[in-house]
Amino acid sequence: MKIITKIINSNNKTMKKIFACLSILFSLFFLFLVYRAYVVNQPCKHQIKIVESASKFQINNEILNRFKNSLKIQTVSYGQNNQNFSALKDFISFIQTEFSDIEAYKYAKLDIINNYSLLYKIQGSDLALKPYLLAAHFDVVPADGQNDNWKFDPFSATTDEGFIYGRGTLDDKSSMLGQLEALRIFLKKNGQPRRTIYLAYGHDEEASGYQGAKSIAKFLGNTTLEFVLDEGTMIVEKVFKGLDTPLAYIGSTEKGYLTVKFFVNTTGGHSSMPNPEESAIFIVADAISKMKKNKHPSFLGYGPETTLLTRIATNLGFIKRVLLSNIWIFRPAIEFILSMNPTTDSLLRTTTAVTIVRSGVKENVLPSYAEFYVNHRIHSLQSCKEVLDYDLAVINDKRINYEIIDCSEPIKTSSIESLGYSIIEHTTYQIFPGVSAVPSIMIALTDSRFYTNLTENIYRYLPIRLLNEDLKRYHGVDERITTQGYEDMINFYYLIFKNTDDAHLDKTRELRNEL
Ligand SMILES: CCCCCCCC/C=C\CCCCCCCC(=O)NCC(=O)O
Ligand SMILES: [Zn+2]
Ligand SMILES: [Zn+2]
Repeated sequence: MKIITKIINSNNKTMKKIFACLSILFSLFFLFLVYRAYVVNQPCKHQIKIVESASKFQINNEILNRFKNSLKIQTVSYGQNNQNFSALKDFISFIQTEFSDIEAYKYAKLDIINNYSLLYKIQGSDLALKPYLLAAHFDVVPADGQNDNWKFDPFSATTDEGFIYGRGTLDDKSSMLGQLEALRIFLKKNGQPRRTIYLAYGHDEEASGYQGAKSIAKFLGNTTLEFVLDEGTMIVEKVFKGLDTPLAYIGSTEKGYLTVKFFVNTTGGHSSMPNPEESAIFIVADAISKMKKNKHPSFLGYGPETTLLTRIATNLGFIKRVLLSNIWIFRPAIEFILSMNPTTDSLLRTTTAVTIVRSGVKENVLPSYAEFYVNHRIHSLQSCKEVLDYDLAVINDKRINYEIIDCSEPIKTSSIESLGYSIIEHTTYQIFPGVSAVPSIMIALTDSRFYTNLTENIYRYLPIRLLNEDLKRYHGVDERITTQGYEDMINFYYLIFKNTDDAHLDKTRELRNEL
């Protein structure tokens, strides 16, 4: 500031000229950034549509109790082929009994795939229209080790102050039951649909889906689908400060997945004469510590998170809008800020989570073996191999061996110009007035990754409004849903059936133009 005042007050004309030029250049550059934020980066046509909200169906006790009863069946997946199979059987009987009227329609069919997964087909009357598929899963992650922290027993489906608590309330029995309730209402009201509907319910999504969704995809063979809608990102409020509009994040792409077991074998021995250099546990601890210090690189500015952030920018105040609309220049600052929040950080890079550590058998015996599991969610610009190579370079310890436990490459981005995306977005505006929809990144795995041969149009989206702090309830303590939230889900899926069925022939073009 002092230098600037000096230049202004000095008699040095050249200095003054240089200063004037620099000021003009700086102002022009600033205007250019503002132009990019307000003229180039307009809310896209997908974000500003105002539609009439739909009249809604109200939930009754029968529907609510059915949902709660589904939560009480402990369909827990502990790992691949390590599931509560008797609970899965009970769950299937429960569904068949509770929704027997759906199966009774002559144009409806239920197939049980690979003993435990379910595939409903509601044959449409117009064979020229491509079928579409809604997916969900009915296995859940365990709540073992968390029970004491839960407000209520995780399998009691207790209602408290408008919330239903329980494993599966968000992930993912609400989708499955919500879709079936909606289908029942749809068929009663509208009769046979024009367009064929598939409802695919996997029984092992939480254990990678190799037995369930993969078998369903095989069963569907070379069927071509118009679109797939599976569980996914949702409507979240206030993901970061200043983002006051609730945004509906419609997952149009999905990160990859890699689990690696790292292990070490040493000699072990008596704990009274430990050699820290040869301790299996210290070796593993060092490797874990190196991984903590060396996160995978950020791809901000190069991957789908850039489009997402640029779209989000149009919902922000002046400074943040200018910053996020110009990631190319403010990249380091934006990266620094987004890296501080685990949700936003997960969009920028491949994440690293150490999920299992095992070693030791007795307190006075030095173990000769130690292992740890690392679970990565792979950024769409990386591959399983690149991620593993990075890990090995970071660990840089020949004593540590590895085994790949599971790998799934990132899934390519689906178009937002498709009929499926338009319908999901339009229906969101009907059920959740006031939200703005943005195509987003699903940071976790879904069964839909097995359906990539059936369609290019795959969307991962859970039609529910959540607060940012609710996200930790996924796989965590006190997973819950509001009664209102469940009612919204049923209404959303009902309108998906209705809108997709109405979007035929000329109507399809009309809906596309409208949006
Ligand atoms: C700039 C802000 C963008 C915010 C993006 C949306 C926030 C959504 C955050 C979390 C979504 C978590 C969804 C969890 C779905 C669970 C699916 C699952 O458990 N699959 C199995 C697995 O991945 O292991
Ligand atoms: Zn899930
Ligand atoms: Zn899950």
